[in-house]
Amino acid sequence: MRVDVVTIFPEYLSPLSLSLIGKAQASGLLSVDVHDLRTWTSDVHRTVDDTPYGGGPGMVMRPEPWGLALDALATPSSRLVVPTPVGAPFTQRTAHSLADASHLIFACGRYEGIDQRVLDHASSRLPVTEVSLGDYVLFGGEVAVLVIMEAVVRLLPGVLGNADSLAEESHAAGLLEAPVYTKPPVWRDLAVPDILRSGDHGRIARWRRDESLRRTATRRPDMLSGPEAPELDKADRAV
Ligand SMILES: OB(O)c1ccc2cc[nH]c2c1
Repeated sequence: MRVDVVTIFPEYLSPLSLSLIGKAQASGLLSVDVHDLRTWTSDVHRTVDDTPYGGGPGMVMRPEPWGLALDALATPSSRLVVPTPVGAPFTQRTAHSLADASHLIFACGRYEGIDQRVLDHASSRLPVTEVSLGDYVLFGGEVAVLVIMEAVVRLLPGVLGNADSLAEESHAAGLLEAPVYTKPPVWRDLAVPDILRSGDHGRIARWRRDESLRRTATRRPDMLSGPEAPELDKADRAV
């Protein structure tokens, strides 16, 4: 997978070279290039923003630099991803969709946002996905790109040492995962559930499924009724 990130704060994206994402780059599974939007300005002040038409507070990102940046980076197989408070919720399903792409371009907005014509024009040339991380507002898109990149890159084949963990984790099957435990068997008078030390893998799997259903019903009942709701069998419905 090839990734290009366009931002006015390239240093914000330096964590992409750390840990698993850094290893994915080193192993050739991923290439990441971060670009300063000001590369595509031509005035002496390298201006990327201007006052909003219609008045109002703050500044808006000018379309010209963005247009030239996307002209330079987009290919027929590119997908443009734009973190924004007005985007669709970013979910595990979104992460899987983006993980199937061969080339992602991330546009990091700042100020009051990017001139709408940039997104409109881009939509005539490539798929544009506007995503929101949640019902809150950041200073810009850079931190959101770090989150999205972690969620996407860990899904790429070969990145996680044990791909089995992807199947059991929260949101993988539309449920929150069951609680996890390790040694010691008793810690501060708190014991690991006996079932997990029984060696009976069938009953352990049932216990984990039950705990997962209980946890989801308690903390995220919306997940049991929404579009991503999991298929429940007779044993599930007895929980
Ligand atoms: O909350 B966000 O994901 C986000 C994304 C982009 C911009 C641009 C200005 N504020 C922003 C907030």
